[in-house]
Amino acid sequence: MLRIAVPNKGSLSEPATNMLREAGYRQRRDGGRELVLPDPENDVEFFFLRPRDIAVYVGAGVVDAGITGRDLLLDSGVDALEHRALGFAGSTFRFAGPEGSVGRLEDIEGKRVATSYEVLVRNYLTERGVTADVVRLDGAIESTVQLGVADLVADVVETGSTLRAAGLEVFGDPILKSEAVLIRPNADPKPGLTVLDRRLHGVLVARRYVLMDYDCPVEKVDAAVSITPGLESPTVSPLHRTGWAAVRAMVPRERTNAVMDELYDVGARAIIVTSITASRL
Ligand SMILES: Nc1ncnc2c1ncn2[C@@H]1O[C@H](COP(=O)(O)OP(=O)(O)OP(=O)(O)O)[C@@H](O)[C@H]1O
Ligand SMILES: O=P(O)(O)OC[C@H]1O[C@H](OP(=O)(O)OP(=O)(O)O)[C@H](O)[C@@H]1O
Ligand SMILES: [Mg+2]
Repeated sequence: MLRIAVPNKGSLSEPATNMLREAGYRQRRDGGRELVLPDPENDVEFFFLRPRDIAVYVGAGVVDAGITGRDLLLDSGVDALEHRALGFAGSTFRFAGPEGSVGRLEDIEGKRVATSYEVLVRNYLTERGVTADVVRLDGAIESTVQLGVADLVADVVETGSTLRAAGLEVFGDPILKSEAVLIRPNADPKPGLTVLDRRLHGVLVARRYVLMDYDCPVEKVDAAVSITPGLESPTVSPLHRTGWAAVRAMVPRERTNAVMDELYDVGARAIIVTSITASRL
């Protein structure tokens, strides 16, 4: 039985649950309060835990896998491994200060930096030889400058609207690019992890690709196939009409319309796009 830790609240919780459900696992219903959820059919057991604690449980080896944020994993300082990036809850982790007054990394020297990610910020500054006074708080970090408990902040930025509302702007390079990740203990993976990982990868592929079908004059197939090389190689089958072929290939979802334009230009017709519900590569 594979033991899997899942975030029980916050930005990671709902998308993690949705992804596991898409991967065919039993999950809590909306608003469900279960702390532990057995899924005997799939030989797994889910533990709903605080997002920040998940790396700690995984690092200690008391669960065999977990879903958390890359930023939370690194901030935990725990010896757990990122096994696969999961493509949701994307954010950057950045320094920000009062609009107009911010500059370079060196300007942080001697300043008070508020953050919920103390380890991450300390390590980053230490590696760059900058000494600062790190003020650790649980949340609402953007308010700390106005309230006078810090000069700068280091926080999660998604749209940037929270920073703007607080009169702050980012500066310097991003400290980190984060997203949800599947993590595992730093030891030989449990056998069941392969199935979990393959299923999650299947969901990622189904989300990232569409299936494209089109008809194409035989002499244009090479040109068309170079536009839609697929993952391994596209399927090309003869059409009843002589001189024409049918082609089927996976295409990155975000390129759907650009690819259809290019195909049409080389002579492809009857171009049809279908969503992928599930996949196993
Ligand atoms: N807009 C966002 N705000 C906060 N965290 C985000 C956001 N977008 C993505 N994340 C990611 O979600 C994780 C933080 O989850 P966590 O549940 O601790 O915080 P939260 O979403 O702010 O929840 P809370 O309501 O407890 O403050 C991090 O990995 C972070 O990078
Ligand atoms: O760039 P944005 O799209 O504005 O999102 C980023 C903000 O969202 C999160 O705060 P949250 O609402 O979780 O409150 P918290 O700081 O109390 O955790 C995060 O800590 C930032 O403050
Ligand atoms: Mg928050």
